[in-house]
Formats: sequence, C-alpha cells, structure tokens
Amino acid sequence: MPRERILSSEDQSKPTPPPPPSTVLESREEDPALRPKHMKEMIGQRAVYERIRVAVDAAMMRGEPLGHILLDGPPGLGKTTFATCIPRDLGVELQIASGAALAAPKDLLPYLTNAQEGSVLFIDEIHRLPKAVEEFMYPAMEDFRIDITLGEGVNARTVNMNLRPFTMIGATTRTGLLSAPLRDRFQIREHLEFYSEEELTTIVLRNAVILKCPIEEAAARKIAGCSRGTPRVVNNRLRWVRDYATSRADGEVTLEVADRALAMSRVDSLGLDQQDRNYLETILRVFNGGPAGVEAIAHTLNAAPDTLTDEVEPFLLREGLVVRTSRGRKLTNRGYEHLGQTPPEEPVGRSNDELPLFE
Ligand SMILES: Nc1ncnc2c1ncn2[C@@H]1O[C@H](COP(=O)(O)OP(=O)(O)OP(=O)(O)O)[C@@H](O)[C@H]1O
Repeated sequence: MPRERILSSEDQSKPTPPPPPSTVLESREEDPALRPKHMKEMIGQRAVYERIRVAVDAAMMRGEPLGHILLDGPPGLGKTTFATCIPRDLGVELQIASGAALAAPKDLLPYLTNAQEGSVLFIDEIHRLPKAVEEFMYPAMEDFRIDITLGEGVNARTVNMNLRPFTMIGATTRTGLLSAPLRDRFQIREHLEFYSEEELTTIVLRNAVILKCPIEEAAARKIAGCSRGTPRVVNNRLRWVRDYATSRADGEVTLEVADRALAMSRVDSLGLDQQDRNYLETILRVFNGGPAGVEAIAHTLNAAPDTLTDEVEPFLLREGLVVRTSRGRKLTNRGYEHLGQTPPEEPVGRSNDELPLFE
C-alpha cells in the first residue's frame, strides 16, 4: 500500500533523539496550500521534470529504490517542492533534515536507521554538511552501510551496520561547494533554472484560485513579470497584491490595483526590490561602479555575504545588471542605465584582469 506521510520529530521512535524542530517541513512552509503536492502539478522545469519522471517510473516498475538525486539552483525555484513531490509520487515516506543542523555523524544516524526501504531522506543545504558527516554518508549512499566506532583509544572498534536501501535527495544553492566524492554519489544531478514570465503567470493564476482571489489576466502577467523568475517571489507578490486589493480596493486584483500595490512595495519594472537596488547603488556610489568584493559590499550594506551571493546576485547576474570579474563585482552598462546613470566610456568587465567569471 502506498504510504504518503512526512515524518516529523514525533514520528521518530525512542531512544532515537528527535531531529531539531527546524528540520520539520511544516515549520518552514510559507503557505502549504500553494506548494504543489505531486510532480505533475508543478509548473515549468519541464526538462528536469521529464528526466526525474523517467527515473521515478522506472524505480516503481522495477520495485527498486530511486537513485540519489542532487538538486541545485537559487532559492525559491522548487528544490524542496521536487523533494516533497517525489516521495508522494513514489508512495514512500519522507524524512527531512538540514545540512546546517547535522553537526556530527550522530545527528545523521537516526535518519539513516529510521529510513524505511525505498524511502526518501531529503537533506536541504547539503553544502553545509561538515566533512565528518559527509564522509560518514559515503558508505550509506553507496552500499547502504554505515561504520560506527565504539569505545575510545585502544578499546575502539568499528562495527558495520546495514541500512535499508533508501534514496537521498540533496538540495543546494552552491554545487561548487560540494566535494567531488559527494557529488559523484548522486546518480541524478539537476540544475533548476529561473522560470519564464509565461510559467510564472500560470502559477499566479493557479494560486489565485487556491487563495480565492479574483484576478485579471493582465494583473497576473504584471505580477509574474516583477517576480525575478522565482515561484517563491511570485507567491509573495501575489499575497501582497491580494492584501492590497482587500484593504484598498474591492478585493479584485485588476491591473491598476496590481500596479498600485507593487509601486507601494517599491518593486520596480524589472521586479527588483529595495535590497536589490541597495546592492546596485552601493557598487555605483561607494565603489564607483566596481570592481568590489562581495565581502566589502556586504559590510557596507550590513548584510551577510551569503545572502548576497545566494539570494541577490543570481538574478542580477542573469539580467546582466552586474558581472562577476576576477577582481570583484562590476556594474554593467545595463546596470548603470537601470539606476538612471550614464555608463562610463570604457566597456565594463573586459580588461585582461577583469574577465567575467563563470561558475
Ligand atoms: N514548479 C513549481 N510550480 C508551482 N509552484 C512552485 C514550483 N516550484 C516552487 N513553487 C512554489 O514556490 C515555493 C518555493 O519553492 P521551494 O521551497 O521548493 O524552493 P527551494 O528551491 O527549495 O528554495 P530554498 O533553496 O530556499 O529552500 C513553494 O512553496 C511553491 O509554492
């Protein structure tokens, strides 16, 4: 019988210590109603969907566990959504852990020993796993076996323990930080791309129905165009516009209401918010257009460098507003123009020591 259950800390049997509360999906969910439940409900990412679908169908037909999957891409593009839909489609249990919360092998142990045959263990932010935990995972992923050291010093001995075959799904915003041995243990590796305006419009229209929010198609298109190619952002903008329509209009999201709501939240024509513009303005005004190191920009903005690298920069790079060069970040001509400034004479990011970096 297919089971459809997400294990929470309460489900973990004693004496196994429960995972920290932050690893339970419900506590991280922005709006559970909006998250697709099955892969076929997911919009966009068609190529990734098709490849994972083939692997899921084959695993089900053969009655074997699905191979380990690594998903990477900027935040909010659907990594967790894939990781929660896949076990539902397979009809198996799901456990969720966060790389940042697994400080030592003993923290991972309960997840591995609790994993049922064919079940899925999802590790979010897998690039944050410490080396010792990562190495502990190698035999678990490859041979479904773990090596536990008991005792200390001369009395220490290693015990091998067999695990039930399971599927690991890892998600990361930074594949570059993963060691090659860990990366190579994932049979399927997929990169999630930003969504098109068409796809985001479909998401807005679908979610407006779920939120019981009457909306004009032109307004849905407007919201989609201002959402940085990201489903999480489109959902947040939709909720804001819906609140605005309730509070300042008759509840219907018309194009005019959407325009007013987005202007009030200071989202510009490209979908950039205040944080994005502060980043660009800092490079322009404090660093004369760059190059500037991300640490220096982060200090100036009083922000964490990781937030800039993971959340702010990917979309600005994709839009060609900044480039990453070997000497740091630089505004492009388009970046200058977006800030209403005239670009400098010299072409940006093309001198020998300022070649754009690709990762
Ligand atoms: N393909 C999709 N179709 C429809 N909605 C989606 C899709 N992908 C994501 N979403 C929506 O966007 C929200 C954010 O997605 P999700 O949590 O899966 O992103 P993520 O890549 O795991 O982000 P993070 O790296 O921050 O964990 C989800 O709650 C869901 O509502």
